[in-house]
Amino acid sequence: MDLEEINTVAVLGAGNMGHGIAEVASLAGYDVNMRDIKDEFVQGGYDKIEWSLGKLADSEQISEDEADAALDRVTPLVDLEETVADADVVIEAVPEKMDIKEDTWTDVEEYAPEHTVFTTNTSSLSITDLSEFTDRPERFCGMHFFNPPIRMDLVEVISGEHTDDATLDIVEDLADDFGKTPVRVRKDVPGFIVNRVLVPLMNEAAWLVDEGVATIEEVDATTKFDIGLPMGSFELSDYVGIDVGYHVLDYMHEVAGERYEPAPMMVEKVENEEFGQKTGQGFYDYEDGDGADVSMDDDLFNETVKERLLAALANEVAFLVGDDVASPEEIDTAVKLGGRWPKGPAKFADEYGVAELADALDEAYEASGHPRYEAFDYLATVAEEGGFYDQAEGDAEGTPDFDTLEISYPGDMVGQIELSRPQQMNSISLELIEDLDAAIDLFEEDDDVRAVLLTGAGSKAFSAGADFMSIAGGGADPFNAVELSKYGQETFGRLEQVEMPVVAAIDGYCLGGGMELATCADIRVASSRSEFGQPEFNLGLLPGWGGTQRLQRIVGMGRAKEIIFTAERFPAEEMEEFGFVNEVYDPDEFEAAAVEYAEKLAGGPPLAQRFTKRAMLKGWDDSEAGLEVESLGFGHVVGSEDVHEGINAFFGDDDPEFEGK
Ligand SMILES: C/C=C/C(=O)SCCNC(=O)CCNC(=O)[C@H](O)C(C)(C)COP(=O)(O)OP(=O)(O)OC[C@H]1O[C@@H](n2cnc3c(N)ncnc32)[C@H](O)[C@@H]1OP(=O)(O)O
Repeated sequence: MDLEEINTVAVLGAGNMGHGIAEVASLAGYDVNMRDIKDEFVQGGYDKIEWSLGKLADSEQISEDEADAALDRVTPLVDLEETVADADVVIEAVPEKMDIKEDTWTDVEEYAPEHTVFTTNTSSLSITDLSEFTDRPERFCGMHFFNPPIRMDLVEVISGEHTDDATLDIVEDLADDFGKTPVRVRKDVPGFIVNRVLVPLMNEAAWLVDEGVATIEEVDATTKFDIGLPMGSFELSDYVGIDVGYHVLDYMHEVAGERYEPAPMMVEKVENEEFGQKTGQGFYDYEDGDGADVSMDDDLFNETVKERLLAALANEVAFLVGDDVASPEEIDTAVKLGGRWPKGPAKFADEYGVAELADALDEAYEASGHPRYEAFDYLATVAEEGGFYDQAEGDAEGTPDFDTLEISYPGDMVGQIELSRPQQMNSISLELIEDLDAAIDLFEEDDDVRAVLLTGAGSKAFSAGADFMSIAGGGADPFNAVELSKYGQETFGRLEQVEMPVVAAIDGYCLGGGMELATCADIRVASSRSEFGQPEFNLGLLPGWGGTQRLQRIVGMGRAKEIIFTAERFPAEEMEEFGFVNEVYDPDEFEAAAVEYAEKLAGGPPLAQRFTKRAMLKGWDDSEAGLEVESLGFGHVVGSEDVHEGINAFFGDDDPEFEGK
């Protein structure tokens, strides 16, 4: 079957996952039959889809017409036969109980057409076992979405023992067409990829407390502010639901052995029905206490905790890679998208040192004898090779791989830097500034790049400013903060100094440090749905990446103070009136228009551009000096081939082709 042959998708279950998957499929243009066992259930799911589409339209992510059309494509049903009778693909998202799934699949098999591909959205049951409830196990695979499907980009596409490659290919194509990132899980291992990594992490955290190595407070401060994960380990458990993590762990324990024995404190929480946020009590108290208020105090950071947690991650990654379930890149992509991590577990392990982590694991095994510390065989190989990644890697063209940026060449002589942390609204971490520094070097050294286009990944944000984790990291140490501020000021300032034009193309939020970055571009274009602001005062901070100086030079002191002191958000049109934005485009034409703008500047005269940038920058501080650079520049270019070309083209009524000579 080809993607073009898929028209109707049946989604079984209209609960949290089911209605979310149905919404994603209908937004991608598919007819969706959404089914639940009772009218009220399916209607509840339908109402939630309507509400969510309305929110997307309100925030201009889709138009009202698109929202109406997507809702029209969803048919709520109770009758199973009617639901699957014309389905090309079935996505089953019924409760995670083997007997319910068995009954569902037995019925689906009876009513679905011969050609239909079957998928299940399970997080903890065996794909192979489920596939055997049907007569077509070779055309059955896992399609694991993350909650909420509309916001989470990852879909794990899981092979059962009987699944054929054509089925995995078509389901990946479908996930891709849904606008998601599919990651193939080549074997039906418990936990697949994301849970296989996250659940042992949460379990190890609990063991560390049970065994008296550290307190919950220490473990979470270390996880969140020393390692740099988005949540503390216990905070994560409470957020996911301790029962949910336990359920996956219990299955791993049953299938994969004693190394996955749940920690006693986890068992106790489940027995007491203290499941976390949803019950008001978990590892933290959400009813009478402050909830998960993780401290940034670096006195709480504990090196043993850090090492053991990273060692647990490295060991699971080694298992997945060694058993050919997925590659380090695939694992990192999955966990970054599914866990909203800033980088993947293989990268974290490499940065710490896999050999050190392997040693730490061996020592812990020797000391405690607990099977969870037993290293998988492949970990030793990785340690010997120096890590999961080849340290000198880059892509085929030799372009370095950045974790936080994407480099591309979208138009003639245009080099694009895309801030690429869409899960975190492209917020700016220390690592992103380092990558930006290196990306600017790359383009400066590349004679084929004559204009830089700066964008943010996804359609929500150019950048929501400084990454809160970077501000909070290191226990919010003042000396580190001064360094971070200076490094940002200097690196963003390099965009003013590079000798070619820089266009910032802003689609979505452009806030705080994101706006300070855009301020350093020569030209700013924006989509009409973009919003700008310096919200630092709301946080008790001040703009620390040049905002107190550079903004006023563009919009004037009065407007700059208005933007900074009110900390409000300003729409693109207003920022155009302020003189901050040069052009505002409709979102549909924005991307092409931004590339076209950059291409136009890339075709300009490089020598004249270089001296003009230099003179204008110099003149900001000192106009006499600026005028001096201007006249020297004028003298420099006047005899150049570019001027010759420009004048000839003028008389020949032609377009000049400048070469920077
Ligand atoms: C020297 C420089 C200093 C500064 O720049 S200070 C920072 C100034 N910036 C801000 O104060 C903006 C903070 N962000 C926001 O106000 C909101 O976000 C937005 C208005 C941009 C978007 O709101 P919504 O559409 O409701 O999305 P969401 O759920 O708030 O965010 C989606 C995910 O993005 C993460 N995120 C947003 N901003 C940041 C940030 N600045 N640093 C790190 N993460 C950020 C969130 O936490 C969340 O993540 P999850 O989905 O995992 O919960």
